[in-house]
Amino acid sequence: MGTKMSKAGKAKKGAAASGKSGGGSGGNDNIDIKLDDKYTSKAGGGKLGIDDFELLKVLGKGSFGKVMLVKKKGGDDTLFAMKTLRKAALIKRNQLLHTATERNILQNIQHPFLVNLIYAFQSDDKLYMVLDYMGGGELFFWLKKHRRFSEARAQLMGAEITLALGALHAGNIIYRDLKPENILVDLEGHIRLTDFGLSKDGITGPGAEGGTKTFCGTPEYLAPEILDNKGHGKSVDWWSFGTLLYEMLCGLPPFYDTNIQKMYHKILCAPLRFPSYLSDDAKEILRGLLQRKVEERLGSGPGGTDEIKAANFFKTLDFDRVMAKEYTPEFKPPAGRNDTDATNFDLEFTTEKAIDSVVTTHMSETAKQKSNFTDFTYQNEGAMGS
Ligand SMILES: Nc1ncnc2c1ncn2[C@@H]1O[C@H](COP(=O)(O)OP(=O)(O)OP(=O)(O)O)[C@@H](O)[C@H]1O
Repeated sequence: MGTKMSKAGKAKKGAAASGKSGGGSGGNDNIDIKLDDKYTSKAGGGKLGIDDFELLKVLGKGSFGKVMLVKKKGGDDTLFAMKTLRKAALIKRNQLLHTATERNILQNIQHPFLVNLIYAFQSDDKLYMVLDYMGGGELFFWLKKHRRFSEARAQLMGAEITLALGALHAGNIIYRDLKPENILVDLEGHIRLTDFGLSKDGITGPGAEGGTKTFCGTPEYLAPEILDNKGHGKSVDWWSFGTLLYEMLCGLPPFYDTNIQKMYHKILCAPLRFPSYLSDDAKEILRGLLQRKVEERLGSGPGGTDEIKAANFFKTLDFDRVMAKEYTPEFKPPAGRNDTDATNFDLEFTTEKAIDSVVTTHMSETAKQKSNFTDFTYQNEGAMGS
Protein backbone atom coordinates (compact mmCIF):
# COMPACT_ATOMS: atom_id res chain seq x y z
CA MET A 1 0.00 0.00 0.00
CA GLY A 2 2.40 2.65 -1.19
CA THR A 3 5.23 1.46 1.03
CA LYS A 4 8.56 0.88 -0.59
CA MET A 5 11.15 -1.18 1.21
CA SER A 6 14.45 -1.67 -0.58
CA LYS A 7 15.94 -5.13 -0.64
CA ALA A 8 19.26 -3.79 0.61
CA GLY A 9 17.61 -2.07 3.56
CA LYS A 10 16.14 -5.26 4.95
CA ALA A 11 19.44 -7.11 4.87
CA LYS A 12 21.74 -4.34 6.01
CA LYS A 13 20.75 -3.65 9.58
CA GLY A 14 23.35 -2.04 11.77
CA ALA A 15 25.88 -1.96 8.97
CA ALA A 16 25.64 1.75 8.32
CA ALA A 17 28.51 3.00 10.46
CA SER A 18 31.87 1.99 9.13
CA GLY A 19 35.43 2.98 9.89
CA LYS A 20 37.15 3.43 13.20
CA SER A 21 35.29 4.71 16.20
CA GLY A 22 38.12 6.81 17.53
CA GLY A 23 37.79 5.06 20.86
CA GLY A 24 34.68 6.97 21.91
CA SER A 25 36.56 9.07 24.43
CA GLY A 26 37.17 12.35 22.76
CA GLY A 27 39.81 11.06 20.29
CA ASN A 28 39.39 11.09 16.55
CA ASP A 29 35.68 11.47 15.76
CA ASN A 30 36.14 11.13 12.06
CA ILE A 31 33.86 8.22 11.39
CA ASP A 32 32.64 7.75 7.87
CA ILE A 33 28.99 6.78 7.77
CA LYS A 34 27.92 4.95 4.65
CA LEU A 35 25.26 7.00 2.89
CA ASP A 36 23.30 6.03 -0.18
CA ASP A 37 24.36 8.09 -3.24
CA LYS A 38 20.77 8.99 -4.09
CA TYR A 39 20.61 11.16 -0.96
CA THR A 40 24.09 12.67 -1.18
CA SER A 41 24.52 13.56 -4.86
CA LYS A 42 23.96 16.99 -6.38
CA ALA A 43 21.84 17.16 -9.52
CA GLY A 44 24.79 18.44 -11.58
CA GLY A 45 27.34 16.01 -10.06
CA GLY A 46 29.39 16.15 -6.86
CA LYS A 47 28.32 15.70 -3.26
CA LEU A 48 25.87 17.80 -1.27
CA GLY A 49 27.12 19.75 1.73
CA ILE A 50 25.91 22.27 4.25
CA ASP A 51 26.66 25.13 1.81
CA ASP A 52 23.96 23.86 -0.53
CA PHE A 53 21.30 24.85 2.00
CA GLU A 54 19.99 28.14 3.32
CA LEU A 55 19.62 27.87 7.10
CA LEU A 56 16.45 29.72 8.11
CA LYS A 57 15.58 28.96 11.73
CA VAL A 58 16.27 26.65 14.63
CA LEU A 59 13.21 24.44 15.17
CA GLY A 60 14.36 22.49 18.19
CA LYS A 61 17.09 20.54 19.91
CA GLY A 62 17.38 16.86 20.64
CA SER A 63 19.91 14.97 22.70
CA PHE A 64 22.56 14.91 19.98
CA GLY A 65 22.10 18.01 17.94
CA LYS A 66 19.70 20.58 16.63
CA VAL A 67 17.02 20.68 13.98
CA MET A 68 16.90 23.64 11.60
CA LEU A 69 14.39 24.83 9.04
CA VAL A 70 16.21 24.97 5.70
CA LYS A 71 15.71 25.53 1.98
CA LYS A 72 17.88 24.17 -0.82
CA LYS A 73 19.82 26.95 -2.53
CA GLY A 74 18.83 27.40 -6.15
CA GLY A 75 15.91 25.03 -5.72
CA ASP A 76 12.21 25.76 -5.36
CA ASP A 77 10.82 27.10 -2.10
CA THR A 78 10.30 23.68 -0.50
CA LEU A 79 11.10 23.76 3.20
CA PHE A 80 12.94 20.94 4.92
CA ALA A 81 13.95 20.10 8.49
CA MET A 82 17.71 19.54 8.74
CA LYS A 83 18.74 17.37 11.69
CA THR A 84 22.38 17.87 12.69
CA LEU A 85 24.00 15.24 14.85
CA ARG A 86 27.49 15.56 16.32
CA LYS A 87 29.35 12.29 15.83
CA ALA A 88 31.42 12.83 18.99
CA ALA A 89 28.29 13.18 21.12
CA LEU A 90 26.81 10.08 19.53
CA ILE A 91 29.96 8.05 20.17
CA LYS A 92 30.22 9.27 23.74
CA ARG A 93 26.66 8.22 24.42
CA ASN A 94 27.06 5.02 22.47
CA GLN A 95 24.33 6.11 20.10
CA LEU A 96 26.00 5.77 16.74
CA LEU A 97 24.30 2.48 16.07
CA HIS A 98 20.90 3.93 16.98
CA THR A 99 21.43 6.79 14.60
CA ALA A 100 22.67 4.49 11.92
CA THR A 101 19.48 2.50 12.48
CA GLU A 102 17.39 5.66 12.26
CA ARG A 103 19.06 6.74 9.04
CA ASN A 104 18.94 3.24 7.64
CA ILE A 105 15.24 2.91 8.36
CA LEU A 106 14.47 6.34 6.98
CA GLN A 107 16.52 5.60 3.93
CA ASN A 108 14.64 2.51 3.00
CA ILE A 109 11.02 3.30 3.68
CA GLN A 110 9.00 5.99 1.95
CA HIS A 111 5.56 6.35 3.46
CA PRO A 112 2.98 9.16 3.74
CA PHE A 113 2.88 8.83 7.53
CA LEU A 114 6.61 8.44 8.25
CA VAL A 115 9.09 11.35 8.22
CA ASN A 116 11.08 10.65 5.06
CA LEU A 117 14.76 11.27 4.46
CA ILE A 118 15.25 13.54 1.45
CA TYR A 119 19.02 14.25 1.54
CA ALA A 120 21.87 13.13 3.75
CA PHE A 121 25.52 14.12 4.02
CA GLN A 122 28.30 14.36 6.57
CA SER A 123 31.33 16.34 7.53
CA ASP A 124 34.24 14.97 9.56
CA ASP A 125 32.40 15.62 12.80
CA LYS A 126 28.70 15.80 11.93
CA LEU A 127 25.94 13.84 10.28
CA TYR A 128 23.20 15.82 8.53
CA MET A 129 19.77 14.45 7.69
CA VAL A 130 17.42 16.56 5.59
CA LEU A 131 13.86 15.47 6.30
CA ASP A 132 10.24 16.31 5.44
CA TYR A 133 9.37 19.52 7.29
CA MET A 134 6.42 19.12 9.65
CA GLY A 135 5.20 22.69 10.21
CA GLY A 136 2.67 21.79 12.92
CA GLY A 137 5.34 20.64 15.38
CA GLU A 138 4.91 17.84 17.92
CA LEU A 139 1.57 16.19 18.64
CA PHE A 140 2.59 16.49 22.30
CA PHE A 141 2.32 20.28 22.02
CA TRP A 142 -1.28 20.08 20.71
CA LEU A 143 -2.38 17.41 23.15
CA LYS A 144 -1.10 19.54 26.01
CA LYS A 145 -2.78 22.64 24.60
CA HIS A 146 -6.15 21.00 23.83
CA ARG A 147 -6.02 18.59 26.81
CA ARG A 148 -7.80 15.85 24.87
CA PHE A 149 -9.06 15.27 21.34
CA SER A 150 -12.55 14.54 20.01
CA GLU A 151 -13.16 10.94 18.92
CA ALA A 152 -13.27 12.04 15.27
CA ARG A 153 -9.85 13.68 15.57
CA ALA A 154 -8.34 10.73 17.44
CA GLN A 155 -9.92 8.35 14.90
CA LEU A 156 -8.18 9.87 11.86
CA MET A 157 -4.85 10.31 13.67
CA GLY A 158 -5.15 6.79 15.02
CA ALA A 159 -5.81 5.46 11.51
CA GLU A 160 -2.76 7.28 10.13
CA ILE A 161 -0.59 5.93 12.97
CA THR A 162 -1.96 2.42 12.36
CA LEU A 163 -0.88 2.63 8.71
CA ALA A 164 2.58 3.94 9.68
CA LEU A 165 3.12 1.14 12.23
CA GLY A 166 1.77 -1.38 9.72
CA ALA A 167 4.35 -0.22 7.16
CA LEU A 168 7.18 -0.57 9.69
CA HIS A 169 5.97 -4.00 10.77
CA ALA A 170 5.68 -5.08 7.12
CA GLY A 171 9.37 -4.19 6.86
CA ASN A 172 10.05 -6.25 9.99
CA ILE A 173 10.72 -3.18 12.09
CA ILE A 174 9.38 -2.60 15.59
CA TYR A 175 8.98 1.10 16.30
CA ARG A 176 9.04 0.74 20.12
CA ASP A 177 9.02 4.45 20.91
CA LEU A 178 5.49 5.54 20.10
CA LYS A 179 4.56 8.63 22.14
CA PRO A 180 3.13 12.07 21.34
CA GLU A 181 6.64 13.60 21.23
CA ASN A 182 7.53 11.34 18.31
CA ILE A 183 4.50 12.18 16.24
CA LEU A 184 4.85 15.33 14.16
CA VAL A 185 1.96 17.23 12.60
CA ASP A 186 2.03 18.95 9.19
CA LEU A 187 0.25 22.18 8.36
CA GLU A 188 -2.78 20.25 7.09
CA GLY A 189 -3.09 18.37 10.39
CA HIS A 190 -1.85 15.01 9.07
CA ILE A 191 0.78 13.17 11.13
CA ARG A 192 4.07 11.40 10.54
CA LEU A 193 6.09 9.27 12.94
CA THR A 194 9.65 10.39 13.53
CA ASP A 195 12.65 9.47 15.64
CA PHE A 196 13.48 5.97 14.59
CA GLY A 197 16.51 5.89 16.89
CA LEU A 198 15.12 3.09 19.03
CA SER A 199 13.48 1.03 16.32
CA LYS A 200 14.57 -2.56 16.05
CA ASP A 201 14.45 -4.61 12.93
CA GLY A 202 14.79 -8.33 12.33
CA ILE A 203 11.88 -9.53 14.45
CA THR A 204 9.65 -12.23 13.01
CA GLY A 205 5.95 -12.81 13.51
CA PRO A 206 3.37 -10.41 14.89
CA GLY A 207 3.47 -11.87 18.40
CA ALA A 208 6.14 -12.13 21.06
CA GLU A 209 8.04 -15.06 19.55
CA GLY A 210 11.53 -14.32 18.38
CA GLY A 211 11.43 -10.96 20.13
CA THR A 212 14.29 -8.86 21.34
CA LYS A 213 15.13 -8.39 25.01
CA THR A 214 16.77 -4.99 24.89
CA PHE A 215 15.02 -2.58 27.26
CA CYS A 216 14.30 0.91 26.00
CA GLY A 217 11.34 3.24 25.71
CA THR A 218 9.31 5.70 27.75
CA PRO A 219 7.77 4.32 31.00
CA GLU A 220 4.17 5.51 30.40
CA TYR A 221 4.01 3.69 27.09
CA LEU A 222 5.91 0.50 27.89
CA ALA A 223 4.09 -2.78 27.34
CA PRO A 224 3.86 -5.14 30.37
CA GLU A 225 6.01 -7.78 28.65
CA ILE A 226 8.86 -5.24 28.39
CA LEU A 227 8.57 -4.39 32.10
CA ASP A 228 8.48 -8.10 32.89
CA ASN A 229 11.64 -8.52 30.84
CA LYS A 230 10.06 -11.21 28.71
CA GLY A 231 10.99 -11.31 25.03
CA HIS A 232 8.83 -8.98 23.01
CA GLY A 233 7.82 -8.42 19.41
CA LYS A 234 5.69 -6.16 17.23
CA SER A 235 2.78 -6.36 19.68
CA VAL A 236 4.55 -3.87 21.97
CA ASP A 237 3.76 -1.22 19.36
CA TRP A 238 0.03 -2.04 19.56
CA TRP A 239 0.13 -1.70 23.35
CA SER A 240 1.88 1.70 23.02
CA PHE A 241 -0.68 2.64 20.37
CA GLY A 242 -3.46 1.78 22.84
CA THR A 243 -1.77 3.96 25.47
CA LEU A 244 -1.45 6.82 23.00
CA LEU A 245 -5.04 6.50 21.78
CA TYR A 246 -6.23 6.50 25.39
CA GLU A 247 -4.18 9.61 26.10
CA MET A 248 -5.55 11.37 22.99
CA LEU A 249 -9.10 10.57 24.05
CA CYS A 250 -8.80 11.07 27.82
CA GLY A 251 -5.89 13.49 28.37
CA LEU A 252 -3.54 11.16 30.27
CA PRO A 253 -2.14 7.68 29.68
CA PRO A 254 -4.27 4.89 31.22
CA PHE A 255 -1.85 3.78 33.93
CA TYR A 256 -0.27 7.13 34.67
CA ASP A 257 1.14 7.82 38.13
CA THR A 258 3.55 10.48 39.33
CA ASN A 259 5.49 7.72 41.07
CA ILE A 260 7.32 5.63 38.46
CA GLN A 261 7.31 2.44 40.55
CA LYS A 262 3.55 2.74 41.05
CA MET A 263 3.14 3.41 37.35
CA TYR A 264 5.07 0.23 36.49
CA HIS A 265 2.89 -1.69 38.92
CA LYS A 266 -0.29 -0.23 37.40
CA ILE A 267 0.85 -1.14 33.87
CA LEU A 268 1.38 -4.70 35.05
CA CYS A 269 -1.84 -5.21 36.99
CA ALA A 270 -4.20 -2.25 37.51
CA PRO A 271 -7.66 -2.56 35.98
CA LEU A 272 -8.28 -0.52 32.84
CA ARG A 273 -10.80 2.22 33.60
CA PHE A 274 -12.51 4.64 31.26
CA PRO A 275 -14.09 8.06 31.68
CA SER A 276 -17.85 7.82 31.16
CA TYR A 277 -17.86 10.01 28.04
CA LEU A 278 -15.97 7.44 25.90
CA SER A 279 -18.02 5.68 23.22
CA ASP A 280 -18.45 1.89 23.27
CA ASP A 281 -16.35 1.62 20.09
CA ALA A 282 -13.52 3.56 21.72
CA LYS A 283 -13.64 1.38 24.85
CA GLU A 284 -13.68 -1.75 22.72
CA ILE A 285 -10.54 -0.90 20.72
CA LEU A 286 -8.73 0.28 23.87
CA ARG A 287 -9.58 -2.98 25.67
CA GLY A 288 -8.25 -4.88 22.66
CA LEU A 289 -4.99 -2.93 22.42
CA LEU A 290 -4.35 -2.71 26.17
CA GLN A 291 -4.64 -6.46 26.59
CA ARG A 292 -1.81 -7.76 28.80
CA LYS A 293 -1.94 -11.27 27.34
CA VAL A 294 0.14 -10.68 24.22
CA GLU A 295 -1.48 -13.48 22.22
CA GLU A 296 -4.94 -11.96 22.85
CA ARG A 297 -3.91 -8.37 22.08
CA LEU A 298 -5.51 -6.74 19.04
CA GLY A 299 -2.95 -6.81 16.22
CA SER A 300 -1.12 -9.87 17.60
CA GLY A 301 -3.06 -12.46 15.63
CA PRO A 302 -2.29 -13.63 12.10
CA GLY A 303 -4.22 -10.65 10.69
CA GLY A 304 -1.68 -8.23 12.23
CA THR A 305 -2.52 -4.62 11.34
CA ASP A 306 -5.77 -5.68 9.62
CA GLU A 307 -7.20 -6.56 13.03
CA ILE A 308 -6.78 -2.95 14.12
CA LYS A 309 -8.21 -1.59 10.87
CA ALA A 310 -11.29 -3.80 11.31
CA ALA A 311 -12.08 -2.39 14.77
CA ASN A 312 -15.51 -0.72 15.11
CA PHE A 313 -13.74 2.45 16.21
CA PHE A 314 -12.58 2.85 12.58
CA LYS A 315 -15.81 1.64 10.94
CA THR A 316 -16.59 5.01 9.32
CA LEU A 317 -13.15 5.25 7.65
CA ASP A 318 -11.96 3.71 4.40
CA PHE A 319 -8.25 2.98 4.92
CA ASP A 320 -7.39 3.42 1.23
CA ARG A 321 -8.75 6.96 1.50
CA VAL A 322 -6.81 7.49 4.75
CA MET A 323 -3.64 6.44 2.92
CA ALA A 324 -4.41 8.87 0.10
CA LYS A 325 -5.02 11.66 2.68
CA GLU A 326 -8.52 12.15 1.32
CA TYR A 327 -10.00 12.92 4.75
CA THR A 328 -9.58 16.46 6.02
CA PRO A 329 -8.22 16.56 9.58
CA GLU A 330 -10.57 18.26 12.03
CA PHE A 331 -7.74 20.45 13.30
CA LYS A 332 -5.29 22.38 11.13
CA PRO A 333 -2.33 23.98 12.96
CA PRO A 334 -2.00 27.73 12.36
CA ALA A 335 0.45 28.43 9.55
CA GLY A 336 1.79 31.72 10.90
CA ARG A 337 2.42 34.85 8.91
CA ASN A 338 4.44 33.15 6.21
CA ASP A 339 5.72 29.72 5.32
CA THR A 340 8.91 30.03 7.29
CA ASP A 341 7.15 31.26 10.41
CA ALA A 342 7.83 28.56 12.98
CA THR A 343 4.75 29.43 15.06
CA ASN A 344 4.29 25.89 16.31
CA PHE A 345 7.77 25.46 17.79
CA ASP A 346 9.47 26.53 21.02
CA LEU A 347 10.11 30.28 20.94
CA GLU A 348 13.30 29.61 22.89
CA PHE A 349 14.76 27.96 19.78
CA THR A 350 13.05 29.73 16.91
CA THR A 351 14.52 33.06 17.98
CA GLU A 352 18.00 31.52 17.96
CA LYS A 353 20.15 32.30 14.94
CA ALA A 354 20.28 29.39 12.51
CA ILE A 355 23.98 28.57 12.12
CA ASP A 356 25.82 25.32 11.67
CA SER A 357 27.31 25.53 15.14
CA VAL A 358 28.49 23.14 17.80
CA VAL A 359 25.50 22.28 19.92
CA THR A 360 25.40 22.05 23.65
CA THR A 361 22.56 19.93 24.89
CA HIS A 362 20.09 21.64 27.12
CA MET A 363 16.47 21.12 27.93
CA SER A 364 13.82 22.71 25.73
CA GLU A 365 10.59 24.17 27.13
CA THR A 366 8.78 21.13 25.75
CA ALA A 367 11.28 18.81 27.38
CA LYS A 368 10.86 20.64 30.67
CA GLN A 369 7.11 20.26 30.39
CA LYS A 370 7.55 16.59 29.62
CA SER A 371 9.59 16.08 32.77
CA ASN A 372 6.99 18.09 34.65
CA PHE A 373 4.15 15.93 33.48
CA THR A 374 2.50 15.97 36.89
CA ASP A 375 1.28 19.48 36.09
CA PHE A 376 -1.45 17.85 34.05
CA THR A 377 -4.63 17.59 36.05
CA TYR A 378 -6.89 14.74 35.21
CA GLN A 379 -10.10 16.63 34.64
CA ASN A 380 -12.28 13.54 34.50
CA GLU A 381 -11.00 11.69 37.50
CA GLY A 382 -14.37 11.96 39.18
CA ALA A 383 -16.11 10.49 36.15
CA MET A 384 -14.27 7.18 35.82
CA GLY A 385 -16.28 4.07 35.12
CA SER A 386 -15.08 0.72 33.90
N1 LIG B 1 10.91 16.77 10.46
C1 LIG B 1 10.71 17.76 11.33
N2 LIG B 1 9.94 18.82 11.02
C2 LIG B 1 9.75 19.82 11.91
N3 LIG B 1 10.31 19.85 13.12
C3 LIG B 1 11.08 18.83 13.50
C4 LIG B 1 11.34 17.73 12.64
N4 LIG B 1 12.15 16.85 13.29
C5 LIG B 1 12.37 17.37 14.51
N5 LIG B 1 11.74 18.57 14.64
C6 LIG B 1 11.78 19.46 15.81
O1 LIG B 1 13.05 19.40 16.40
C7 LIG B 1 12.97 18.96 17.76
C8 LIG B 1 14.15 18.06 18.08
O2 LIG B 1 14.02 16.86 17.36
P1 LIG B 1 14.98 15.62 17.55
O3 LIG B 1 14.38 14.48 16.79
O4 LIG B 1 16.39 15.98 17.25
O5 LIG B 1 15.03 15.39 19.06
P2 LIG B 1 14.07 14.72 20.10
O6 LIG B 1 13.24 13.68 19.43
O7 LIG B 1 13.32 15.79 20.82
O8 LIG B 1 15.08 14.10 21.11
P3 LIG B 1 16.16 12.95 20.97
O9 LIG B 1 17.27 13.44 20.13
O10 LIG B 1 16.57 12.76 22.37
O11 LIG B 1 15.47 11.75 20.39
C9 LIG B 1 11.61 18.28 17.86
O12 LIG B 1 11.10 18.41 19.13
C10 LIG B 1 10.77 19.04 16.85
O13 LIG B 1 10.23 20.19 17.45
